[in-house]
Amino acid sequence: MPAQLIDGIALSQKLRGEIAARAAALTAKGKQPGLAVILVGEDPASQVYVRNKVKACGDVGFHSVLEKYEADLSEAALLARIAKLNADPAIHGILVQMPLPKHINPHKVIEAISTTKDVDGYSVLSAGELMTGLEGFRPCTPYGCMKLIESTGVDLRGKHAVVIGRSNTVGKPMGLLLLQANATVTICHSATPDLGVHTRQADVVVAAVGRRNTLTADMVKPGAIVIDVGMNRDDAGKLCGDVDFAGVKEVASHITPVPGGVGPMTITMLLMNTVEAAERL
Ligand SMILES: Nc1nc(=O)c2c([nH]1)NC[C@@H]1CN(c3ccc(C(=O)N[C@@H](CCC(=O)O)C(=O)O)cc3)C=[N+]21
Ligand SMILES: [Mg+2]
Repeated sequence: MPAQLIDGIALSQKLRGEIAARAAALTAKGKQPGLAVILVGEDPASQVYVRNKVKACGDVGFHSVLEKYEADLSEAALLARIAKLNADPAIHGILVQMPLPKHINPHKVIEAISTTKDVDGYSVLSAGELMTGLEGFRPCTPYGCMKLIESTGVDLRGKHAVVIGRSNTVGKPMGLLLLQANATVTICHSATPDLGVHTRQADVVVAAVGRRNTLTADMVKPGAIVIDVGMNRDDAGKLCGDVDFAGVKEVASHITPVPGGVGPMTITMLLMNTVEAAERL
């Protein structure tokens, strides 16, 4: 029996309805949630993503500002813009789209964002809050993956979860969130000699590698939940994930598509963090 599709668009719609209601309540109190999105340079994929984020803000009744700068913007000028937004009472969340041009230090930029407005959850403080189990902003992509897994109704307690990828924005926080949900967690990466040895034991696989066909049907235990974080292009230029969807869907119990899975949920959790930031202030 083929896997059940975990629909990131449908789940996003449901959660965005709840976010919109919270935003309306805040707006009625004169505190409309506000998100600032900063894009430096002309990366075409980044252009699409930031446009989607700003559009999503409008859909849930947020105030939003999109600031676009030329690729030669100085680091000092960017830090000065962030300082202004930190002090702006109409802005509750600040997102600086990554990657940044090479001459700008991303760590410096992230740490310049007020911790109360770090809706990406990228700061060292937010990472530490996640690590220690304190409240704080969770990085949007792994947070969205957790919501997708929860939507299957499967309890993670005692399950074996295998994460492929160890980035600071996805793999590492994903492992910590799964651990917090009482899963047994394995994190695999580019130096893991045989991925399949690990993934074949997994009740849940989260693939966050950035290379298509990384996870194939022979690497998946029958009945596993498969979450695909990948954003790649196939030979025809079509968007595809890290998972061989056609093959794996015949083995897994639940699987996310690309597009329409993790991507929309990343934006939804950004909205969630932003409404939360506005409620806290
Ligand atoms: N400061 C920062 N925060 C981020 O959250 C951040 C970032 N930088 N840099 C880049 C990555 C990537 N990312 C995506 C968000 C939505 C989709 C998305 O909506 N994807 C659609 C398809 C979009 C398309 O058609 O290209 C989908 O999967 O259905 C994809 C990727 C956020 N990121
Ligand atoms: Mg997706």
